[in-house]
Amino acid sequence: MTMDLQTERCGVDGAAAAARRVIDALVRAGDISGADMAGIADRLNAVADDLEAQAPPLRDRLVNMWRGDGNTRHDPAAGPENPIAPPLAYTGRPDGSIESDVTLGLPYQGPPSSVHGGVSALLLDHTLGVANGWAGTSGMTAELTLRYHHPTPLFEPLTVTARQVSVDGRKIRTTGAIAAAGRTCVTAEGLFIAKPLPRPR
Ligand SMILES: CCCCCCCCCCCCCC(=O)SCCNC(=O)CCNC(=O)[C@H](O)C(C)(C)COP(=O)(O)OP(=O)(O)OC[C@H]1O[C@@H](n2cnc3c(N)ncnc32)[C@H](O)[C@@H]1OP(=O)(O)O
Repeated sequence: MTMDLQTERCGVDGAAAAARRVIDALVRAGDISGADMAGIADRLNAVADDLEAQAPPLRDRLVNMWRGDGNTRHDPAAGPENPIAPPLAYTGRPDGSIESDVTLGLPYQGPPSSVHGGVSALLLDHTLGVANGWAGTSGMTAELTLRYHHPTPLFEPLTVTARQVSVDGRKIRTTGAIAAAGRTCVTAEGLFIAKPLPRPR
């Protein structure tokens, strides 16, 4: 079953996707392109001025972000509303695990042509958290242990997976991995503590 964050698609998704394209194109172009970067900066600042002038009060937006009780749409890993999210889209498997297929580009680079280790940590932390939600018991990340087995390639399809392993009182243990072409690049073990934070209302 697919966890479809797109069902309540709203206008910001399209703008966020465009911003994602801009980020990718900027990192790709750098200062060795023929682009008029000063002019581009002026145009992007004009867009930001327009958005800032129309933004709602922060508290209203926070309440809006946390509406509903399910998955978030604004987070930096899977949020379609967030331009810094790739974004991941999850499918739940019958065995209780979840997976997401994603290809990452230059904005996520660490070592040459490879995914930044902190980006892998972000994607795995979030994916373990979603696996907990999928399994029915969620918590805050208390510990996240990562092992980087092989460089994680950019520009190639990656599979991010996670599965809740156990719930012992408030302690939730969850594992996950990032693989490329069937080879495991990163594995993660997380300890989560069930402690719901109040949603902004
Ligand atoms: C369908 C799908 C839906 C999906 C929906 C949502 C998806 C969203 C996904 C988002 C994903 C993104 C996720 C994120 O980004 S979560 C953001 C990153 N994490 C944090 O900011 C957490 C910050 N820390 C805390 O808030 C508290 O310290 C927590 C809540 C962790 C515990 O504070 P609390 O005061 O409640 O705990 P306690 O003192 O009563 O202790 C309780 C027990 O826990 C044990 N313990 C505690 N800490 C640690 C530790 N560090 N290592 C090992 N053990 C630890 C402790 O020994 C004790 O065990 P015992 O003595 O009883 O045996």
